[in-house]
Amino acid sequence: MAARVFTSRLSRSLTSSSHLLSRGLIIVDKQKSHLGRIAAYQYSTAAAIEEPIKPAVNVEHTKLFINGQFVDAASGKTFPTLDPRTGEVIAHVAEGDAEDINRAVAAARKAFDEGPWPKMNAYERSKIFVRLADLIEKHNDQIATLETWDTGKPYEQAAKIEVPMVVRLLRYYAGWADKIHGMTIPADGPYHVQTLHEPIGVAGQIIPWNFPLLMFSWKIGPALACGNTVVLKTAEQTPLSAFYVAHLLQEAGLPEGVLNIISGFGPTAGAPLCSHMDVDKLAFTGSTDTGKAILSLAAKSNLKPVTLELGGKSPFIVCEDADIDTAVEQAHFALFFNQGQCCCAGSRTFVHEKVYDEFLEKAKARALKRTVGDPFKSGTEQGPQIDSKQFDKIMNYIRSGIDSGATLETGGERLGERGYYIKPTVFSNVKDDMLIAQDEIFGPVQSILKFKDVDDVIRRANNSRYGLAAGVFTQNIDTANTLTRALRVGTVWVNCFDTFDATIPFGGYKMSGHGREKGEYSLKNYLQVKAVVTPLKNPAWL
Ligand SMILES: NC(=O)c1ccc[n+]([C@@H]2O[C@H](COP(=O)([O-])OP(=O)(O)OC[C@H]3O[C@@H](n4cnc5c(N)ncnc54)[C@H](O)[C@@H]3O)[C@@H](O)[C@H]2O)c1
Repeated sequence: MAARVFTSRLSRSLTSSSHLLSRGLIIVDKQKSHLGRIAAYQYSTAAAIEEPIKPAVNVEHTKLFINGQFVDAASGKTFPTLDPRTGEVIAHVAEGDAEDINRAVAAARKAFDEGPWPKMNAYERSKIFVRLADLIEKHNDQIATLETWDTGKPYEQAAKIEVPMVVRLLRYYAGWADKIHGMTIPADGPYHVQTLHEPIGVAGQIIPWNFPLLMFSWKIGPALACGNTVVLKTAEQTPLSAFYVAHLLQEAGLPEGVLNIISGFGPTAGAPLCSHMDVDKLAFTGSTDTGKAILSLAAKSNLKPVTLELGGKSPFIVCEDADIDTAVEQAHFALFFNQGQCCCAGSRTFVHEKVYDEFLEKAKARALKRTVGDPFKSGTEQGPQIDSKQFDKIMNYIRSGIDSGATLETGGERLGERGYYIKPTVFSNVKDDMLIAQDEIFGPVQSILKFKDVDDVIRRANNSRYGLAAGVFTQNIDTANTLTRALRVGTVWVNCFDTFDATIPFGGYKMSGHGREKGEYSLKNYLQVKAVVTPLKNPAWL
């Protein structure tokens, strides 16, 4: 249900929104590049972003949240969080480091070992989750405003889709809290054998900046429902929404120390959390390189188990019998949603040779219609990229695409003069060995590749170090069945994309990660299984 709502709301917003062309904010002129590779209409460089809209919220929570209190960093240091629309400072937040991690882990340890959380009735825990979900729902607009301000994502997306998904997810895990239990096992011999499903202990969680509060809920939901306590580190780019939610935790009745939130940087706050001997489990979402570093820190310290949700280069496969208009719209959504900053972005658009030309024309036209601008403005589909580092990385990949001989159909440049806006970019004639077809660009850059038949596309789609997700567009059930089983990825969306729901497991094959988040599968990440064996005296049965 929620999944359908997610997709249909987004598709509606994508298809119904007014766009820059119709509002006369851009001038379109037909030009050929001097390299002869820019083959289409382009946004004019005269396009400009208007004065930023002032967000209707005050930033009130900027301190670390440890043991139920907002506190300064032990060092007293702060760092700025920036508005991606302008690069200007929104607020200065506490910069946590190893000492703050120690304080937070000690609080979480105490709340686990001595405190009420794992000892509390599961039903009581679930009621706290429900209250927290209700409070987040009540504060939906303030949270969405902070999220948009900090990330640059469209406000309508944050307010109508992401924060409601956070609420749905917490309610989903509230439902799980009192349904976690072990088994009775008929072993050989006169024994009563049972398993206890126990919380692991203190969970360290590290989240990225692309979906700050949604990733927060994916992490804390299963950990807390299973009775663990948590120290969570937010991404340095986006600390604000989690701190806002921290001030709701007490009102929801969460005991102190159960959830601690630290803002700070990877090497100085994230790494000490990963190495901490009193942290029993880690969960991370972010880049594959950082995932490797985290796994190694876990191995070098206390061998804590690690769940990893990493990068992707997801194939989006359009077969010759696909409904082309739907496929074009969904392929556009699959790549450009959230400024292209999605781990599962459909970033390799494979199109059957018989429908390639039609698809390409329509994909280009759709990209040209995309509304790019202030994320607080109603109807905006695309805001700025998160920061200058990501902006530069994406522009380098665009240059690499051009240099390696792909055809730049549209976009390829910055939009406006400040902030981190990039014109929706489409490349055709992309070959498998080009960097833009291999690396995670994490930006609004669609790469379109041509394929011959199903065997060809299976081989090429699987020829990636990643294996997070795939989209398959066909009207033939046999083709769909062949592809869904052959693709080595954690999620296959058939004739849809980015259909998320609290109940659907999500995670990667290969270098896209370990373990699954959401759904029943996510609970396994946060439970130990203990076997208890007791001899039976004169049992009536075994
Ligand atoms: N899979 C995803 O959802 C996702 C999300 C964000 C970024 N990315 C990818 O990562 C690329 C780089 O973005 P990034 O630099 O923000 O990602 P990153 O992996 O460096 O950062 C993600 C999180 O890890 C933390 N971190 C960084 N180094 C750490 C360390 N040594 N120990 C512990 N924690 C550490 C960061 O502080 C942040 O909270 C992007 O271009 C994109 O390709 C993927």
